[in-house]
Amino acid sequence: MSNILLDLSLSMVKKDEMENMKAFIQTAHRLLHESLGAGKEFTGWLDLPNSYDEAELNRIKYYAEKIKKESQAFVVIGIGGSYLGARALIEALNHNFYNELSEEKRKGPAIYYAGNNISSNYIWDLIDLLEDKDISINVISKSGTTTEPAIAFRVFKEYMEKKYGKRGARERIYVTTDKDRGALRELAEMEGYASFVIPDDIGGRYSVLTAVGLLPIAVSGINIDELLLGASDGVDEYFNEDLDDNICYQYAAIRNILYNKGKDIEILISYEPNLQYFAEWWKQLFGESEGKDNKGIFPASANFTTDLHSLGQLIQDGKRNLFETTIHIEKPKKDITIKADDNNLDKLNYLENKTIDFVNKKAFEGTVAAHTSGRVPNIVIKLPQLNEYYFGKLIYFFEKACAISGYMLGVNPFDQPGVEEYKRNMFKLLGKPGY
Ligand SMILES: O=P(O)(O)OC[C@H]1O[C@](O)(CO)[C@@H](O)[C@@H]1O
Repeated sequence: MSNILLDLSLSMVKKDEMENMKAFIQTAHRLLHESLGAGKEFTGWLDLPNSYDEAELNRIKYYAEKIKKESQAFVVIGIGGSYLGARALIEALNHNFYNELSEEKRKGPAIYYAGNNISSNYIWDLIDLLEDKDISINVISKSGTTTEPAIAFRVFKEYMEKKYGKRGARERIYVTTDKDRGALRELAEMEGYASFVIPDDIGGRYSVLTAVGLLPIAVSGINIDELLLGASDGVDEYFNEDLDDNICYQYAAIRNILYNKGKDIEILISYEPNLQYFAEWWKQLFGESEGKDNKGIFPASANFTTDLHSLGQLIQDGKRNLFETTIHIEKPKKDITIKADDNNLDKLNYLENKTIDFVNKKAFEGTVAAHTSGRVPNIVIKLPQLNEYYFGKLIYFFEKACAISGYMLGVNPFDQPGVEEYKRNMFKLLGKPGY
């Protein structure tokens, strides 16, 4: 049966180096599964796909349908883990030009994002774009106090109330936040907004398979049952503590081996442009989980072949402190056959009857060969197809690999104390009371 596969043949790591990681992997496995590790109170994501509350799932589907019916545009307000996972999957699993499609062709409203920056230009332009559209909004914040989404929501709440009146706005505002704490929870109760809960034991960057991600994802027409099925199969498949039989743990182990050899930048590569935000989600997951105590691999991303024409030189020939992890999609959703041309001025007739995906795959093979000859270790994660099932499983694969990798690195993979530093300075400069 087809499955996600991990190809380590070009990772430049020897078999015995992997063997030597077995004991560390088993320790990390126990820290995670027996709740013995740092941040153990934030491991609710581990079994979530297997224990999903059916009633909650049905509520998500119900409101997703309501939003679809009532809206031409849907605005997701959130930052970091409170929007990246949703955006990653909405873009990866839909049409490349989803928002530009006609309403008949699209399976849901156009989806826009706010509260992920503090640019007045951005908010202004978004409001301008939404002027003649019927909209609904989903404000997502676990703490309920993050500045960026809080400011955006203040603007959008006023906008909605002007456009639809207080009662009408109430019907179109959806809140995803903590069960009982925070300003957003208080507001949701006070205003009577439909609301969803981010479980206490799941941090922002691990929350894509909760209502945080599932509501916006379902609104875009993606099958969330298939997504959860993939993740749920991942729970079983990536449980085995024997390194030989667990590709998720192999990925965690090899990252640590490479890091200890001075490879402190990992570039996540894809040959599909609509995986750009999947890479953004992955960057937060690994960056916020591992980058602490003066340690951690810097997670970067590139889209090939596009970036081969900008970053390719550096990867091939620059400082040898990086490795690549490619997400390789075996079968495209659609393909195009290249035809012969009578004039052949572009000299492309040698590709007659080959498909564009065939060329993309040759570009991948050629690139991996070039970069490994330039001493860049390459890890390849192969997915049979770009669909809900495999991406659900891949999400879980990375979440778990990240937790295991963080424990092997000796950090708490579930906190993010460093992020507070810029906030404190900003609050002081803004004159926030108490700072
Ligand atoms: O959901 P919240 O509480 O608004 O947080 C959003 C993001 O901000 C951070 O807390 C960092 O400040 C991330 O960890 C999180 O994903």
